Amino acid sequence: MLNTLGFVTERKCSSLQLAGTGVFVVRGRAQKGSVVAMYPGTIYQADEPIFFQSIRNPFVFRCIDGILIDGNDKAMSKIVFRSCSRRDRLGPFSLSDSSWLTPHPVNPLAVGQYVNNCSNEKAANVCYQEYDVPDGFPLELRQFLPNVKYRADTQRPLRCVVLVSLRDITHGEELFSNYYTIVH
Ligand SMILES: C[S@@+](CC[C@H](N)C(=O)[O-])C[C@H]1O[C@@H](n2cnc3c(N)ncnc32)[C@H](O)[C@@H]1O
Repeated sequence: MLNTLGFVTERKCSSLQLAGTGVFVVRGRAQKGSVVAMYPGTIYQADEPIFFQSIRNPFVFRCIDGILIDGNDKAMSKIVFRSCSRRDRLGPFSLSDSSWLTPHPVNPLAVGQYVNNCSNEKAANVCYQEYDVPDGFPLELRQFLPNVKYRADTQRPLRCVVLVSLRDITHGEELFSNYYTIVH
């Protein structure tokens, strides 16, 4: 990650009291405008059922158009993601990565669900960018995407959300987003 992107991120205890785990740049420097994380999870269209998975689940991200991403790596959310991921294969190709459900994701960017919310003391240094994976996205790279559709037969493209640095972020700094804003 250091050689390719110029920085390394890691999940560890947040610099904010009682905020649990956060995501830090631990080596190098993420330059302004870099993709520093991806928001993993199961993608639910606005009309798809998420009620039971959403109970006491702080990891549900709501896109501007109502699409939901369940980034919880535990309990029922984890079972649903694994099940959908195993379902969606194309011959030898896996179309998604489920290693983000473990402490050691194959794609080290897939930790965006652990980024904490900004506060008066800690301004946001990353923002969310939503995008739809285009049809021409290389098949052999899909195995690194940490998102999967809840329903296989939805005609919509796969939604992904990345976190982009709003300024240079150096090693030792925690990432903070604003849970209530989205950049289009
Ligand atoms: C999406 S999770 C982020 C990961 C979380 N810190 C954890 O350890 O699982 C959102 C939850 O993190 C905590 N959190 C996020 N930002 C916070 C903040 N600024 N102050 C206190 N708690 C925060 C809240 O419990 C919130 O429901």
